[in-house]
Amino acid sequence: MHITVIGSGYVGTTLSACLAALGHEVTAIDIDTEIVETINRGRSPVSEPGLDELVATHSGDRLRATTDYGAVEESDVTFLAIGTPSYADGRIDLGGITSAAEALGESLAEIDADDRPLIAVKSTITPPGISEVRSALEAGLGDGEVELATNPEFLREGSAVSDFQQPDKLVFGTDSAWATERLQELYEPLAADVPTIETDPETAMMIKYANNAFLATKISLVNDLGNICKEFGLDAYEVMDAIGLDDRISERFLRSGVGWGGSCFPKDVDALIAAARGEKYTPRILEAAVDVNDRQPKRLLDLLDEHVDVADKRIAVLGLSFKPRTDDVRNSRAIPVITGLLERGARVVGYDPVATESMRERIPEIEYADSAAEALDGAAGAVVVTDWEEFASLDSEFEAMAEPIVVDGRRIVEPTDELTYEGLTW
Ligand SMILES: NC(=O)c1ccc[n+]([C@@H]2O[C@H](COP(=O)([O-])OP(=O)(O)OC[C@H]3O[C@@H](n4cnc5c(N)ncnc54)[C@H](O)[C@@H]3O)[C@@H](O)[C@H]2O)c1
Ligand SMILES: O=c1ccn([C@@H]2O[C@H](COP(=O)(O)OP(=O)(O)O[C@H]3O[C@H](CO)[C@@H](O)[C@H](O)[C@H]3O)[C@@H](O)[C@H]2O)c(=O)[nH]1
Repeated sequence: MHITVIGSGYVGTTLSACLAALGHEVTAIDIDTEIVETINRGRSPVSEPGLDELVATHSGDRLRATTDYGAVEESDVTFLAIGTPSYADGRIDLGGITSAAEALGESLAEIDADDRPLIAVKSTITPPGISEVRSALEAGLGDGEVELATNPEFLREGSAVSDFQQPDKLVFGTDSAWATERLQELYEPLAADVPTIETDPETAMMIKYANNAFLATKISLVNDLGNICKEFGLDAYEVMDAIGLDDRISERFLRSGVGWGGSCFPKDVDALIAAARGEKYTPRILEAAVDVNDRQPKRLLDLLDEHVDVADKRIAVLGLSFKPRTDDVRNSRAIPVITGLLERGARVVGYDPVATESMRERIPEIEYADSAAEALDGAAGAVVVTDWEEFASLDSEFEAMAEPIVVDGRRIVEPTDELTYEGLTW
């Protein structure tokens, strides 16, 4: 099939490269010329394991990139994979996706009605937001019709390619058998053993929000229980390993610590809360999940305060990305941790294997080290914010600290007799 993907960020590039790998002819569209040039040079514009290789294999062959919306002329399915951030009050900001939808509509107006592609929203948008995207599409189109489906994405950053290639489920939100059949044909090489949910566009997006809200709330519950364990002098990980054996609970997403960040959980939970409040419903458990999550970075800093007065001291922050194997720092827990340390007067030095430049753009005023050893050298304390594998094998690096005090927010460091080691929930 001929596919266009509008928006070539984490989701769009993964989608484009993986669909090309499935044998489709893919055109990736982005307004950012640097992104377009990067893809056409055979490189991924985002850091994701395996994505560079996929883009390199298919770029110039079944994958090309452009800024020109005219590329939709050839297309059987056109995806919208534009960012959907939230406003300060949590409401979803549909500005990016509606302006892309309007521009798309204008390009579709040039195509005969019978030849128009199916438009599928990959971005995460609240069910009430779907009609706004549809209206923008129709405003661009003027007269005529085009079908808008939703096809939410469940990949995780850091394992985007393998998640896309081996999904737990596929969700098709359509208003017609024609649209469902197009999506079935598109995913046919993937879908053999994958449960597929065929529903309406709004329910499909509610599945996406419920999925993220459930997982974020699960982690917040684990953090709440973990904080209680810590107060009792118990190890939350021992407790969670045991409850994870109950298959009604499952062993996954039971890691307590400094909380959930990233470009999805925070904004999606906020957007769902705001949309629910818009309907005069107050989702109390989701509000509590956000509240617990907001407190974890402060608990980490409070634990550090128990060991060292950080004012004027060099403090190392190990890990800047919101999770390992990505350079994404959006809503990383490192941000409130660094801000809290700066408020306490600390001299902060940050280190991350790949996310340093992204964090430097966001917080330029701190020092950045090229290695964990350099960050720890002379430090009066260290906090661990991201569970990068390399932090599990730090050992002699801690010896260079002025005071070997480590507060671990991710249970990744191996404690030794030489270290003053504090786990956040153990
Ligand atoms: N990141 C994830 O892990 C993930 C997973 C599932 C779903 N989602 C959802 O997918 C959507 C995209 O997320 P992302 O992380 O890929 O965002 P992103 O910010 O990484 O990428 C968005 C891209 O869209 C481009 N863009 C913006 N306006 C445009 C326009 N008018 N025309 C063409 N391109 C335009 C930007 O330049 C950018 O490259 C969001 O709704 C998000 O919630 C994200
Ligand atoms: O037991 C756990 C698991 C995760 N996290 C944290 O939770 C956040 C999110 O992690 P993860 O879900 O692995 O990554 P994301 O890329 O944010 O993926 C989530 O958000 C995506 C965007 O909507 C969805 O597609 C995915 O299904 C959903 O898992 C990170 O800060 C993790 O450190 C924990 O604190 N404890």
